[in-house]
Amino acid sequence: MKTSGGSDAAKRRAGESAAEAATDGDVVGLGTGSTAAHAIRRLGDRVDAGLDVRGVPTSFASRELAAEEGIPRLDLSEAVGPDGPGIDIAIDGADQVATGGEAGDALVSGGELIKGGGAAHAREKLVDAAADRFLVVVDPSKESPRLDRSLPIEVLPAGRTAVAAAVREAGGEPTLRRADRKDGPVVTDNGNLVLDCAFGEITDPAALSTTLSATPGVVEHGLFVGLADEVHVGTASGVRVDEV
Ligand SMILES: O=C(CO)[C@H](O)[C@H](O)COP(=O)(O)O
Repeated sequence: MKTSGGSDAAKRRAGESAAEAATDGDVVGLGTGSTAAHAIRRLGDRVDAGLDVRGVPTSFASRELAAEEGIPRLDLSEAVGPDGPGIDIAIDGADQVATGGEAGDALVSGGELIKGGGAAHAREKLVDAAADRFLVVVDPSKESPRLDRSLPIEVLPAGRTAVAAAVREAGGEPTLRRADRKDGPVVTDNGNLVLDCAFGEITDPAALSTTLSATPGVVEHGLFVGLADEVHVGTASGVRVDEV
């Protein structure tokens, strides 16, 4: 599992704290990234100890880890729908979490996220949005009063240049994400490409989310607005849990 910056001990505390929220019978959305991986490992330990849960992976990587950990798995299409059990909680990391405050003329209320550092945000959004409770797990390096990190957008390969033009029109500067260990672009689990888009400070995440979602060729963008219920922040000495 790929890791980003931030202290691994703090990520572990956050992930393990959220994993404690699962109870017998729960269907649990399994996020992607190094912090969510700590939650999956802790859930695996709890399954070994007798906890009865099923996991809904959000990526190839989280599926593999859940399998290694012996966590029974369910596809999203089986979990959600008229005959499905639904998803009780989802546990997922983030690249940036808005803590709230004024941003330009708008007020960022807090709990808005930028996700997609691992290019898994399309499935992550499906799972996180479907869950009754969405628990975000981060270390303090991810917290910021406002969202100003580069925003990942998954695009249909044929729509890459059209979406790039729309992003520029919306005030962003897109860069095609390239793979570290192969010549060429990152290809998502869904066979698409990723544009990392620098918007500077995102003063109105809800409005930008609506604009991007309405852009042809956009499969999914990494702004998660109004989805998080709790943010578990691992610190040097413990965990802080903020209700959103
Ligand atoms: O959105 C994600 C993957 O698409 C990850 O949750 C996000 O990149 C955070 O990863 P990490 O916990 O390794 O910092």
